Parts: sequence; C-alpha cells; structure tokens
Amino acid sequence: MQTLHVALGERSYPIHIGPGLLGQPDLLSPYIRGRQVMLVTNETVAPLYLNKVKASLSAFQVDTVVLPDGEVYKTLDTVNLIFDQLLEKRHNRTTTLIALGGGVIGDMVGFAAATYQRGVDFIQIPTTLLAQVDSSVGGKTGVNHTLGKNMIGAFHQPRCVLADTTVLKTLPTRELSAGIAEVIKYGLICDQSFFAWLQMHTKDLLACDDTALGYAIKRSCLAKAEVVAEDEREGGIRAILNLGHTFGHAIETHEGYGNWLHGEAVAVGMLMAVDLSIRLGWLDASELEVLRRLLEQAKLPVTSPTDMMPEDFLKYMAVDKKVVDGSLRLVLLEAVGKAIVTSDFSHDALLATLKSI
Ligand SMILES: NC(=O)c1ccc[n+]([C@@H]2O[C@H](COP(=O)([O-])OP(=O)(O)OC[C@H]3O[C@@H](n4cnc5c(N)ncnc54)[C@H](O)[C@@H]3O)[C@@H](O)[C@H]2O)c1
Ligand SMILES: O=C(O)C(=O)C[C@@H](O)[C@H](O)[C@H](O)COP(=O)(O)O
Ligand SMILES: [Zn+2]
Repeated sequence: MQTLHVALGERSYPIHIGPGLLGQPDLLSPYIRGRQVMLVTNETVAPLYLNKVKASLSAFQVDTVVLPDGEVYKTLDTVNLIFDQLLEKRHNRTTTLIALGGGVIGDMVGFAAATYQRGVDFIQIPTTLLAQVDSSVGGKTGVNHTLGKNMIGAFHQPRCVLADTTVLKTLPTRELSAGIAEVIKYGLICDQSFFAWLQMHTKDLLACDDTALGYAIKRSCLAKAEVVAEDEREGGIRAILNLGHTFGHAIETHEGYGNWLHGEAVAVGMLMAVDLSIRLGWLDASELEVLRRLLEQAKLPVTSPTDMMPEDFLKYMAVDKKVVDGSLRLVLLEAVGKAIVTSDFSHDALLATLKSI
C-alpha cells in the first residue's frame, strides 16, 4: 500500500492506494469520530462490495443507503434519499458518511455530508478508475442541474480516501477508458514525462495491469493533491484541473446525462483544447495527432457528437463556472505539461476548433 497526503492544514487527509484494501478495519476506523456510520452506494456496486465494507465496520452502528445507478440520478432528489435515511435512523452531527462507488456516488455523498446538519464527516471509497485518480480527491462535491453539470455543490474535503485497486477488476472496459481520460489530463496539464509514459503503457492500463494502474493512480493523485493544496477553492491554479471540461460538460449536458460518460466527453474536450492551443500558435501542430492516437489507444472518442453544432457548444459553455463578467475562460496548453487559464483567444479561433473536432 502507498499513502499520499493532501496537505490542507486541519483538513489534511491521507489517500491510501493499493490492492486488497477493502475490508481492512484499521484503514477506516481512525477517521470515524463517532459511533454512527451511513454507508452509501448504488445498486450495481452494492452486490459486489457492500458486505465486505460493512463487515470491516463491526465496531460501529452502520446504516446503509443503496441509490439508483447512473449520472442521470446525480440530482438533489437523489441526495434527498440520503437525508431521509440519516433522519429516519437519527444520525447526529458526529455521524460519518461513507461513499462506496464511482464519482457519481462520491460527489453526491460528499454534498450530503457538506450540508447535513450544516456539515458532517465523510470518507471516500472510490471504486472506478476515474474516482480513484480524480473525483475522490480534492473535495468538489455536488449534483447536476438540467441546464449544467455540477451546478449545485460545495467544497467539502473527505477525512480519508481508500483506493483499493482490486475492485477495478469488475469495472466494464468502457468505464476504465473513461478513467484513463482523466489520467491523460494529468499528463497534459502538468507532467510531460507521465504523458510520455502513457504513450507506452495505456494498453497495460486497459488490461487492468496492477503495476500500471497503481502507478497511474499515484501519479494522478500526487498531481491533484499538489494543486488542491495550493488552491483548495479554485481561486486560481486549480482551474487547470478543468482541461477539456468546458467543452466536455457541454457535450454531457446536450447529449443527456449518462449518454456520454464524463471521461469520454472530457477526451473530446481535451482534443478541442489542444486544437485551439495550436491555432493560437502555442503548441506544435503535431501534438493534436499525438493526443488523438493516445485517446484512440485508450478506446476513447475523438470526434464530437454528430448532432452537436458549434452554437450548441457555445450555449452550454456560456454557463461554465469559469466565466467571469460574461467572459469565457478556457484551460489551454502552452506546452504538453504546462496548462494556463485564459480568455486570450478570438471567437473565430474558438469557432474553427468547434467545427473541426
Ligand atoms: N468531484 C470531482 O473532483 C470530480 C472529478 C471527476 C469527475 N467527477 C464526476 O464523477 C462522475 C463520473 O464518475 P465515474 O466515472 O466514476 O462514474 P460512475 O460513478 O457513474 O461509475 C461508473 C459506472 O461503474 C459502476 N461501478 C462503479 N464501481 C464499479 C466496480 N468496481 N465494478 C463494476 N462497476 C462499478 C457504477 O455503478 C456506474 O455504473 C461525474 O458525475 C463527474 O462529474 C467529479
Ligand atoms: O477537482 C477539480 O477541480 C476538477 O476540476 C476535476 C474535474 O475532473 C471534475 O470533473 C470536476 O468535477 C469538475 O468541476 P467543475 O467545477 O467544472 O464542475
Ligand atoms: Zn473531470
């Protein structure tokens, strides 16, 4: 097992990464302050892993909530089902919520923890690659709105993250690929040598090779932990973690939540960001082909949805959370491994990108 740390003063926490971690009581109990635990998962993950986690919590009063599965259920109504159980089972302010699942469960449980009785503790047990490399770390929690992704939420850090790589063996390949998209993001924004490593090892990640997965999770979490420690609430540098997301969130919202997976939409969004960076003269034209080949290797899409026009993108991009005073800001690349957040691009260049990918 490897342990990384997110350094946030009194809100600091460990990220434990390794095979076979589920079911080890000593990894969870130090982060549970009271007697009560609300273990939240979904109907797909429950039959696979709920009993194992529950068995490791025998020292606590454990209640469970099993939510419906899918991005389409990442809503306030679903979070309300968690509140219903917390109140029915009389959970108080010393309770700890545990999120067992992918990013959808993690984001909703984190949001429930941020708001239940004005804030209680929570623990992340991410079970998808995407959640292990990205969503379980950093404290962004929330739900979607029909008009935009993650529009209602809060920053609320978990007390610990437990990433058991063994659970990835049951993950469908399409979901593994979606997770690889966020891994590639870390290479592009801040780690050129990791990006080079990915050219050689993406096939190992797809084959669920333990060593490759452990390495990719560690490298991604190290990068995210460093950025989050510097800028917890996205006042500045943290926005680089949004590479490809302004375009990607537009795709997810326009196509209907869940039809394009988050990682798939981000993959196409990253191609758009690279294309625009090239048009601005910041990146060599060859980088577009390099990224396209890598995404194809990872079995990710490389063209935008056929039914989406540039004006559809612009409509959803206008409500992006990085918009300031009506001006759209995008994460672009000055080089592979060096991202910037900028509004320094012309509408014509953006339009050309939206038409070409
Ligand atoms: N908070 C953040 O910083 C952050 C970062 C990235 C993404 N996100 C959010 O995360 C969400 C996407 O997360 P995701 O890709 O994990 O999707 P997800 O949570 O929908 O999980 C994907 C699918 O895999 C299933 N599953 C989960 N673990 C499994 C396992 N071990 N074996 C078999 N099936 C399993 C789930 O039930 C689901 O059907 C999006 O809503 C996105 O906005 C948040
Ligand atoms: O942690 C962050 O910061 C990120 O931007 C990580 C993203 O991968 C993630 O999808 C996040 O939920 C997007 O945040 P949003 O603020 O654009 O909704
Ligand atoms: Zn993301």
